Amino acid sequence: MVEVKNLTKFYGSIKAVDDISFTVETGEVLGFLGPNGAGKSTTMNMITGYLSSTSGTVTIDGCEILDDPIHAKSKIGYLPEIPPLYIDMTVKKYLEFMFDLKKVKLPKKEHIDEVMRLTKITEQADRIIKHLSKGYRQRVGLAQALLGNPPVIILDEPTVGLDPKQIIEIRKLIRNLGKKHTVIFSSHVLSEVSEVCDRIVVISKGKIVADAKTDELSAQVSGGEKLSLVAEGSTADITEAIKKIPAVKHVAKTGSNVDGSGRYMIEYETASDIRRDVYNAMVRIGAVILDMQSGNETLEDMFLKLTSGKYDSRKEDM
Ligand SMILES: Nc1ncnc2c1ncn2[C@@H]1O[C@H](COP(=O)(O)OP(=O)(O)OP(=O)(O)O)[C@@H](O)[C@H]1O
Repeated sequence: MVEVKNLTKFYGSIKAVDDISFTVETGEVLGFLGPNGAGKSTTMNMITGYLSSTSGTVTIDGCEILDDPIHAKSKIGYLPEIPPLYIDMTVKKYLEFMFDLKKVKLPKKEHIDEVMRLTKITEQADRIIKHLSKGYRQRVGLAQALLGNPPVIILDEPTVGLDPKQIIEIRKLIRNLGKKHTVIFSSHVLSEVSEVCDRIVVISKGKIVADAKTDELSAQVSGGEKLSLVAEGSTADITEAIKKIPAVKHVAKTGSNVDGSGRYMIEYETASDIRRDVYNAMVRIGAVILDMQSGNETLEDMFLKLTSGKYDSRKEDM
């Protein structure tokens, strides 16, 4: 449905987006995650045709955005980071104005009523936009994006600046949108992307550093399971013995305790359980296990790892 291919953008000599590619399937809710300045807004603006790319292409439903902008844009509803509102208009007048501007070919009154109902702003219809709270303004921006029932909805950081209650409501709304639309939604908040989206693309310094289904991202980034071990004995003997266990991919001593025991982090293949092997190996060499805990990295750990610039999961795949 949305295909981004080798997209690059330079602002003068600054490379804001660096050769990124990904596709979004029909009905998918894709989270575009990255820290401030990663290139999210620049990418969103190129996908929606508001900004031309330096190179690369964006295709919406088979239609290239720069070749046939009118047709391609008619398939997109866009809520930019700063919603394009005319704040002296009432909500209804603004939506009527946008309806005409977008040349929507649906019954005007019914459609605007439906969009206001969906975004829960019916009761604000006759209020002037500048008198609304930020949360309600965001909903009006969202209502504007939904005019014409576009199959693709693109939302650039729609929850920034909202209070926790408003954030929960906007997230709920986005999840509902995913039932009928393909949604691309950018954020720098990992927890909200993992809560709302089917798939996450992580961008850092203009490059994609991960692209995976939300529940598979953990395995893709860590590349396996982790076991932490505290044991008493010779470091060389312990690491040697652990390395011999077939499912073990990596073992490292991470520190020493005051009682003389050592802390080790063991990385091993997903879907194996090495605890018994570790126990037997330690018994064989006469080392004593004081503590053993399995634990994967949290999504927060991964996000930091991915965006620190030291890791590129896609490079490792190649
Ligand atoms: N018009 C511009 N001219 C020059 N540099 C720009 C321009 N717009 C963005 N940049 C730079 O491009 C890079 C990416 O910016 P972009 O706004 O796309 O990131 P972002 O991920 O959306 O960040 P944020 O979450 O802070 O909005 C940044 O280094 C930014 O300073």
